[in-house]
Amino acid sequence: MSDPAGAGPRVGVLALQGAFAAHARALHRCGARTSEVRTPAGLQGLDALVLPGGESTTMMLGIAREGLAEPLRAFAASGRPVLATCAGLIVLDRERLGVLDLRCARNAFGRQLHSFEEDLELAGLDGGPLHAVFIRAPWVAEHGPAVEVLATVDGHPVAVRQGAVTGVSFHPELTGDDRLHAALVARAAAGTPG
Ligand SMILES: NC(=O)CC[C@H](N)C(=O)O
Repeated sequence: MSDPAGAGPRVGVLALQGAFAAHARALHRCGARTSEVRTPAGLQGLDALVLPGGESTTMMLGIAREGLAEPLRAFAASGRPVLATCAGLIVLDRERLGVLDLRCARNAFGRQLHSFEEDLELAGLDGGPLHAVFIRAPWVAEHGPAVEVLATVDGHPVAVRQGAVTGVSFHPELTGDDRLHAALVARAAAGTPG
Protein backbone atom coordinates (compact mmCIF):
# COMPACT_ATOMS: atom_id res chain seq x y z
CA MET A 1 0.00 0.00 0.00
CA SER A 2 2.97 2.34 0.31
CA ASP A 3 3.17 5.10 -2.24
CA PRO A 4 6.70 5.06 -3.65
CA ALA A 5 6.14 8.18 -5.74
CA GLY A 6 5.40 10.29 -2.69
CA ALA A 7 7.97 12.17 -0.72
CA GLY A 8 5.70 13.28 2.08
CA PRO A 9 5.72 12.22 5.70
CA ARG A 10 5.33 8.56 6.52
CA VAL A 11 1.96 7.77 8.04
CA GLY A 12 1.11 4.29 9.24
CA VAL A 13 -2.41 2.91 9.31
CA LEU A 14 -3.15 0.20 11.86
CA ALA A 15 -4.35 -2.61 9.62
CA LEU A 16 -5.33 -5.45 11.92
CA GLN A 17 -9.01 -5.04 11.12
CA GLY A 18 -11.45 -2.44 9.90
CA ALA A 19 -11.53 0.50 7.52
CA PHE A 20 -7.81 0.95 6.90
CA ALA A 21 -7.67 1.05 3.09
CA ALA A 22 -9.88 4.13 2.76
CA HIS A 23 -7.66 5.97 5.25
CA ALA A 24 -4.61 5.21 3.12
CA ARG A 25 -6.35 6.63 0.06
CA ALA A 26 -7.22 9.83 1.96
CA LEU A 27 -3.64 10.12 3.23
CA HIS A 28 -2.26 9.69 -0.30
CA ARG A 29 -4.54 12.50 -1.49
CA CYS A 30 -2.90 14.63 1.22
CA GLY A 31 0.61 13.83 0.01
CA ALA A 32 1.64 11.25 2.61
CA ARG A 33 3.41 7.95 2.10
CA THR A 34 1.57 5.21 3.91
CA SER A 35 2.18 1.76 5.24
CA GLU A 36 -0.03 -0.82 6.88
CA VAL A 37 0.91 -1.50 10.49
CA ARG A 38 0.39 -5.04 11.74
CA THR A 39 3.37 -5.59 14.04
CA PRO A 40 5.53 -3.51 16.41
CA ALA A 41 8.23 -3.33 13.70
CA GLY A 42 5.69 -1.65 11.44
CA LEU A 43 5.70 1.40 13.71
CA GLN A 44 9.37 2.09 13.11
CA GLY A 45 10.20 5.18 11.13
CA LEU A 46 6.66 6.55 11.06
CA ASP A 47 5.91 10.25 11.46
CA ALA A 48 2.24 9.75 12.33
CA LEU A 49 -0.35 7.03 12.80
CA VAL A 50 -4.04 6.44 12.03
CA LEU A 51 -6.18 4.04 14.04
CA PRO A 52 -9.18 3.22 11.86
CA GLY A 53 -12.75 2.32 12.67
CA GLY A 54 -13.94 -1.23 12.72
CA GLU A 55 -14.76 -3.35 15.73
CA SER A 56 -12.85 -2.48 18.86
CA THR A 57 -13.07 -5.88 20.58
CA THR A 58 -11.60 -7.59 17.50
CA MET A 59 -9.00 -4.84 17.18
CA MET A 60 -7.96 -5.23 20.82
CA LEU A 61 -7.58 -8.99 20.34
CA GLY A 62 -5.27 -8.34 17.38
CA ILE A 63 -3.30 -5.76 19.35
CA ALA A 64 -2.80 -8.26 22.20
CA ARG A 65 -1.92 -11.09 19.80
CA GLU A 66 0.72 -9.00 18.00
CA GLY A 67 2.21 -7.48 21.15
CA LEU A 68 1.21 -4.00 19.96
CA ALA A 69 -0.26 -2.52 23.16
CA GLU A 70 2.99 -1.20 24.62
CA PRO A 71 4.46 -0.09 21.26
CA LEU A 72 1.25 1.84 20.48
CA ARG A 73 1.36 3.52 23.91
CA ALA A 74 5.01 4.41 23.34
CA PHE A 75 4.21 5.81 19.88
CA ALA A 76 1.54 8.09 21.31
CA ALA A 77 3.79 9.09 24.22
CA SER A 78 6.50 10.11 21.74
CA GLY A 79 4.34 13.06 20.72
CA ARG A 80 4.00 12.04 17.08
CA PRO A 81 0.53 12.87 15.79
CA VAL A 82 -2.19 10.24 15.90
CA LEU A 83 -5.68 10.29 14.36
CA ALA A 84 -8.04 7.74 15.89
CA THR A 85 -11.48 7.18 14.40
CA CYS A 86 -14.47 5.35 15.84
CA ALA A 87 -13.23 1.92 17.03
CA GLY A 88 -9.73 3.45 16.97
CA LEU A 89 -10.89 6.03 19.51
CA ILE A 90 -12.40 3.30 21.69
CA VAL A 91 -9.10 1.40 21.61
CA LEU A 92 -7.28 4.42 23.07
CA ASP A 93 -9.64 4.97 25.99
CA ARG A 94 -8.94 4.41 29.68
CA GLU A 95 -10.40 0.92 29.72
CA ARG A 96 -8.22 -0.28 26.83
CA LEU A 97 -4.80 1.20 25.91
CA GLY A 98 -5.21 4.13 28.29
CA VAL A 99 -3.66 6.65 25.88
CA LEU A 100 -6.56 9.09 26.28
CA ASP A 101 -7.99 10.19 29.61
CA LEU A 102 -11.55 9.39 28.65
CA ARG A 103 -14.13 6.66 28.66
CA CYS A 104 -16.07 5.77 25.52
CA ALA A 105 -19.61 4.50 25.46
CA ARG A 106 -19.81 2.06 22.57
CA ASN A 107 -22.72 2.02 20.12
CA ALA A 108 -23.96 5.00 22.05
CA PHE A 109 -26.38 6.61 19.61
CA GLY A 110 -29.55 4.71 20.39
CA ARG A 111 -31.62 7.10 18.30
CA GLN A 112 -29.96 5.79 15.11
CA LEU A 113 -28.00 2.82 16.24
CA HIS A 114 -26.63 1.73 12.91
CA SER A 115 -25.62 4.94 11.18
CA PHE A 116 -26.40 8.58 10.61
CA GLU A 117 -24.75 11.64 9.11
CA GLU A 118 -24.39 15.12 10.48
CA ASP A 119 -22.59 18.35 9.59
CA LEU A 120 -20.28 19.21 12.46
CA GLU A 121 -18.42 22.38 13.36
CA LEU A 122 -15.06 21.27 14.70
CA ALA A 123 -13.11 23.66 16.90
CA GLY A 124 -9.88 24.62 15.15
CA LEU A 125 -10.88 23.25 11.74
CA ASP A 126 -11.10 25.93 9.07
CA GLY A 127 -13.36 25.72 6.06
CA GLY A 128 -16.81 25.26 7.53
CA PRO A 129 -18.70 22.27 8.86
CA LEU A 130 -17.37 18.78 8.29
CA HIS A 131 -19.80 16.19 6.98
CA ALA A 132 -19.50 13.32 9.47
CA VAL A 133 -20.62 9.73 8.92
CA PHE A 134 -21.36 7.85 12.15
CA ILE A 135 -21.52 4.04 12.00
CA ARG A 136 -22.42 2.27 15.25
CA ALA A 137 -20.47 5.11 16.77
CA PRO A 138 -19.27 5.67 20.31
CA TRP A 139 -19.39 8.93 22.19
CA VAL A 140 -17.14 10.12 24.97
CA ALA A 141 -19.04 9.46 28.16
CA GLU A 142 -16.53 10.99 30.51
CA HIS A 143 -13.14 12.68 30.27
CA GLY A 144 -10.39 14.33 32.26
CA PRO A 145 -9.13 17.94 32.02
CA ALA A 146 -6.39 17.15 29.48
CA VAL A 147 -9.04 16.27 26.91
CA GLU A 148 -10.27 19.15 24.76
CA VAL A 149 -13.71 18.62 23.23
CA LEU A 150 -13.78 19.75 19.58
CA ALA A 151 -17.36 18.83 18.68
CA THR A 152 -20.48 17.35 20.22
CA VAL A 153 -23.68 15.71 19.03
CA ASP A 154 -26.67 16.05 21.35
CA GLY A 155 -24.25 17.31 24.01
CA HIS A 156 -21.98 14.26 23.78
CA PRO A 157 -18.35 14.69 22.69
CA VAL A 158 -17.64 13.08 19.30
CA ALA A 159 -14.35 14.81 18.48
CA VAL A 160 -11.59 15.36 21.02
CA ARG A 161 -7.95 16.18 21.28
CA GLN A 162 -5.38 15.35 23.94
CA GLY A 163 -1.86 16.48 23.11
CA ALA A 164 -0.99 15.17 19.65
CA VAL A 165 -3.84 12.68 19.57
CA THR A 166 -7.06 13.59 17.78
CA GLY A 167 -9.98 11.22 18.24
CA VAL A 168 -13.29 11.28 16.40
CA SER A 169 -16.21 8.90 16.72
CA PHE A 170 -17.14 9.20 13.03
CA HIS A 171 -15.51 8.11 9.74
CA PRO A 172 -13.64 11.00 8.05
CA GLU A 173 -12.17 8.63 5.46
CA LEU A 174 -15.54 8.02 3.80
CA THR A 175 -16.61 11.46 2.64
CA GLY A 176 -13.81 12.80 0.43
CA ASP A 177 -13.46 15.78 2.79
CA ASP A 178 -9.85 15.16 3.78
CA ARG A 179 -9.31 18.07 6.17
CA LEU A 180 -8.60 15.90 9.23
CA HIS A 181 -6.16 13.76 7.27
CA ALA A 182 -4.55 16.89 5.81
CA ALA A 183 -4.12 18.31 9.32
CA LEU A 184 -2.47 15.08 10.46
CA VAL A 185 -0.13 15.06 7.46
CA ALA A 186 0.74 18.73 8.00
CA ARG A 187 1.59 18.10 11.66
CA ALA A 188 3.62 15.02 10.70
CA ALA A 189 5.52 17.02 8.07
CA ALA A 190 6.23 19.79 10.57
CA GLY A 191 7.50 17.19 13.01
CA THR A 192 5.86 19.04 15.85
CA PRO A 193 3.61 17.46 18.40
CA GLY A 194 0.09 18.81 18.27
N1 LIG B 1 -17.54 2.30 13.04
C1 LIG B 1 -16.93 1.80 14.08
O1 LIG B 1 -15.71 1.82 14.21
C2 LIG B 1 -17.85 1.16 15.08
C3 LIG B 1 -17.21 0.84 16.41
C4 LIG B 1 -17.88 -0.40 17.00
N2 LIG B 1 -19.27 -0.17 17.24
C5 LIG B 1 -17.16 -0.81 18.27
O2 LIG B 1 -17.71 -0.77 19.31
O3 LIG B 1 -16.03 -1.19 18.21
